[in-house]
Amino acid sequence: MNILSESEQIPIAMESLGVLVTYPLFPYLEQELLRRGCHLLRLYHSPETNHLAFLRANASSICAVVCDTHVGADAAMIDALPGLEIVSTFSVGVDKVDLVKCKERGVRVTNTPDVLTDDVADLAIGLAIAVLRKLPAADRFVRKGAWKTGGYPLTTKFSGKRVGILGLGRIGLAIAQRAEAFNCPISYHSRSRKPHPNYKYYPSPLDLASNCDILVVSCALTDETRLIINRAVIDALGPQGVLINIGRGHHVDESELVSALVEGRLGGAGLDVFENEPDIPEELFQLDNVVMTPHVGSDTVETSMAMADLVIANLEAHVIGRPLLTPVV
Ligand SMILES: O=CC(=O)O
Repeated sequence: MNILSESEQIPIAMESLGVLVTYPLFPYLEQELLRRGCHLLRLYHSPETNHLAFLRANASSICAVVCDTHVGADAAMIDALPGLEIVSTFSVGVDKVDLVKCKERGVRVTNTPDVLTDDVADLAIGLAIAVLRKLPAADRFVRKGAWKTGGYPLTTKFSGKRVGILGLGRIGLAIAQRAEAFNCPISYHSRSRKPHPNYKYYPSPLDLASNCDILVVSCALTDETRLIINRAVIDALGPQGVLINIGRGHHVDESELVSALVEGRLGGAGLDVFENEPDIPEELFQLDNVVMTPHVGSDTVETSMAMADLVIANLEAHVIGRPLLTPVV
């Protein structure tokens, strides 16, 4: 759905709105904000050590923050902006926004759920198949001409594998529905039991990992879910098990993950997210049973446009005093 195309009218209220942009924007989003006359203040033009000085110098003109998964809105930023009314993140995850501080200050927060669900779920399934069928390694095999000297070793079947989903929210459910089409029995662990009788609920991540072949992390990053994938969970998944992470790097104890993969205590991993992006533990580069993507779960043109439309629609709703479309706070 293109929310903006429903109305070609540009609300006067957006004119001269001071918007702090924390990280270079998807060009369409930048164009649309400028087309509405927003005054963009680009934090990334000032060196990180000067961020607070930049914020203080521009505080009087900043009413809104548009941020993303790279640079969010932390307590220091919010404190430095007394005129801040709304933070609109170009992401579904809100772990980089200090929600407690926003609530305290009465600052509204919006994110971009739903529009990216399909892409993230597609990537989770893609990673699982890529790991089990060793697609990147097979591609390298063909490109380097190795096929001429012999066939590629057998790989592992995806269809029918037991898929465990950590976090059966919108994205987790979309992953479950896709995996069902591959005849995979589905189980899950979530904060609460969900009304899906075909999916088996386990009361802990450890129980879930002990009873699946592929464990997919698709929960939000919160204090409760940070490091939810620890050594015990990894060992429960075991040498035939595969971990897929399309959540956040901080869900996983990364050094435990790396040693389990290097030592063969875990069968494989498909990782879109990492602890210190874009720095990746180099040990992973040598492993053909690991497939990595650079945090691109929702990065398609179509979905980025829909996310941009949602960011703008939320800002517009705020300035004209209408209900926010996707409020978090
Ligand atoms: O990681 C991506 C998002 O939170 O949208």
